Amino acid sequence: MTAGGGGSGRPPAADTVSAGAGLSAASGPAPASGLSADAGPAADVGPEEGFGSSACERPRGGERCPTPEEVRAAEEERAVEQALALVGSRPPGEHRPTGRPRPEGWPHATGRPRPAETESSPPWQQSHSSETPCPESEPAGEPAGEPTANLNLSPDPMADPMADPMADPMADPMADPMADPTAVPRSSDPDPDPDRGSGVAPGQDRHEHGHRRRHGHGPAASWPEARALAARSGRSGRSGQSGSAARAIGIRAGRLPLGQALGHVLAEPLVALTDLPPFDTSAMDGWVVSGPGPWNVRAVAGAEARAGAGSNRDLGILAGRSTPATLPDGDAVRIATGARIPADANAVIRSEHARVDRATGLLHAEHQVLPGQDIRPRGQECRAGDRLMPAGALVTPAVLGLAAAAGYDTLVVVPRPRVDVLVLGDELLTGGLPHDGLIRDALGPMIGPWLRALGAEVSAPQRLGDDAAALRHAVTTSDADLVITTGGTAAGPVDHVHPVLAEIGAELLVDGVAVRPGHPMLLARLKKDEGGPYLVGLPGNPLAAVSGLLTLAEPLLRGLAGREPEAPYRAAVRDDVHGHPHDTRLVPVVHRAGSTADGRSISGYGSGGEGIGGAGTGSGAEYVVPLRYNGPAMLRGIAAADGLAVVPPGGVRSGTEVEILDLPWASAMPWTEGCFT
Ligand SMILES: Nc1nc2c(c(=O)[nH]1)N[C@H]1C(S)=C(S)[C@@H](COP(=O)(O)OP(=O)(O)OC[C@H]3O[C@@H](n4cnc5c(N)ncnc54)[C@H](O)[C@@H]3O)O[C@H]1N2
Ligand code: MOO
Repeated sequence: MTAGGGGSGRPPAADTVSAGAGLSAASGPAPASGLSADAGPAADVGPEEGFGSSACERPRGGERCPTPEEVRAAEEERAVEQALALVGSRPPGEHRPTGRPRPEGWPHATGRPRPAETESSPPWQQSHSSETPCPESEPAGEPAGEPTANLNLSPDPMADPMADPMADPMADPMADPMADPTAVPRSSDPDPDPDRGSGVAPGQDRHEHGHRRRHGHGPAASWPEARALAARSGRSGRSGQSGSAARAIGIRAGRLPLGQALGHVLAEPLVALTDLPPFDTSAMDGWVVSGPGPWNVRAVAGAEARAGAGSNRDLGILAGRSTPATLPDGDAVRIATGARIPADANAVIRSEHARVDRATGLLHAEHQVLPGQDIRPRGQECRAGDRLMPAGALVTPAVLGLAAAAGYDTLVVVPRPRVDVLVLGDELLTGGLPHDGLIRDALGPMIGPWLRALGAEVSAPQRLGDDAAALRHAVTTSDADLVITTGGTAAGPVDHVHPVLAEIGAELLVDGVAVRPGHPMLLARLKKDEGGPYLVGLPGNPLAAVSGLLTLAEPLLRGLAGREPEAPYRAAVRDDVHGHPHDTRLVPVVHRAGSTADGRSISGYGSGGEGIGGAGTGSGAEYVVPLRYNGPAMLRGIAAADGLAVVPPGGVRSGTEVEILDLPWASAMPWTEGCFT
């Protein structure tokens, strides 16, 4: 990069010119508005206020105290309501956005769903009376995971272990029959393996049990291994080495005008092309003075003319206009915010801090004048040649602004990875109500936008039914960087993904992951020994597909796009969470601030995290609430969630910190309209 502005030869600029200038620039309504945002109308819904154990010490006539189960159920409903409000179902004033600490670094999704701009009405307004009853209408104790779980009829082997402890307040949340060493695997368990049921204590790491044979395919990778492998594949795809791998993404880095660069990733560091500010600048409207006062007021040549014909107003030095070369000692000139400071000037006096004596024509300061006050010196923010952002940073609106300020017209960026989505399944309808064994395709409308939120360029979903030839044709003719399939990953009679991959000689990099839901997910390289393209096979069950997206597609896309991995962050879970005996579980959660329902405080963040107001202090600490409706075929929990908790094999006790996966809405949704479509 060349430095357009050139160095000034001056010593490096001070961070602040004067206490007054620094303070006044930084002060303003921020603290007050920050406080009021936090103490919004929903501030009274925290457990300590509305549902704490002390909330019912003096019950009103006839009223009884809520049972602990009712307290917990009510609080969860509030958590869900707040989550719904965050995704746009409630007026903004009805919830308290609970910002949470983020790991250092940037770019970074905030994990806070924002009101999504969507043309269709939100799902909770489209519900049909035949749906599962709303939580509000459920009798206490009704199952909340897979609705059939308590009937013992569910053919879904994970129905019981996946059920959230909050589903049944009477149940011992940790009483997982599969964790009992003596338990006999149920006949419906598709994965009866000898090492199952070895009695894993909550929180005990069981990833080592991930390498097991699943039905029909190879050993499942552990969840962390699978993610790491997907990330590595993405990075190697980006820097593809040979032959047609030249199409790999890193090699296609190109230059885009600023107006088209949003959402791409910087292929080169952003290096300042100029000093910022590029010249000494007035930070205030007022007077620029030279030497000690009082000062002779000078008019700027030509300034009266600019004020309009016949005007005798002196506008002084204006932003973007010419500036007198020097200001003689003892003189003062009017100056506007952003105008260039003449050489030899000492300070700017705000207009409200000075007065002109009409009799003498002299300018008097009403406060002490400090040298350099209210002057932003050249290079205060950066010098030409300074590295402002690293390669690999996401181009956000703020980065666009910074790039423009620093002199850029174009940016060299890594293009977004291109993704084709193939939706498999003869049973899928694209409109209307389910009938005759047919169901609505929930993944076609969801996967594309989700991938766009992850920074991909996505084509319209192709619905292929259960047709092996169509699948083979679509996969072999795709020119995308990544093909995503949904459904057909298991070993049923019409599950064609594995057979087609074998036929075309693809290389299976991940064949099953020890994670629930989603364990049949897979990652393949379509051309062996080359840097891509890749295929991620998502299981057909909708939450299992989300699990595959976040486990395999997200790290792969991040690598392909040249973005750095996100620093993992952890939060404490409010409740005990069931674990699978061998596999990691991903559980939809919402973030909450405050203490637990029974008034205990739980630690907010562990290493690397800073709880708001102090972790573990009760009020102000933040934790996550596991949501119900988290069965593999359900989207109801994830739709209200703002993250997914990574629950290690064996489960965790209340207050344990677990890794949280962000949902990508917060960073990506605002751009979706203009940039990702
Ligand atoms: N014998 C075994 N059977 C199954 C196992 C197993 O281990 N052994 N694993 C189960 C798990 S877990 C999952 S997940 C599924 C994965 O199956 P597929 O990826 O082959 O998906 P499909 O069979 O095509 O569909 C599964 C389920 O999801 C529904 N589905 C599919 N696509 C969509 C869509 N676009 N929108 C909404 N719903 C969709 C489909 O109708 C099925 O109900 O395999 C289990 N079986
Ligand atoms: O239950 Mo399956 O784990 O992938 O959805």
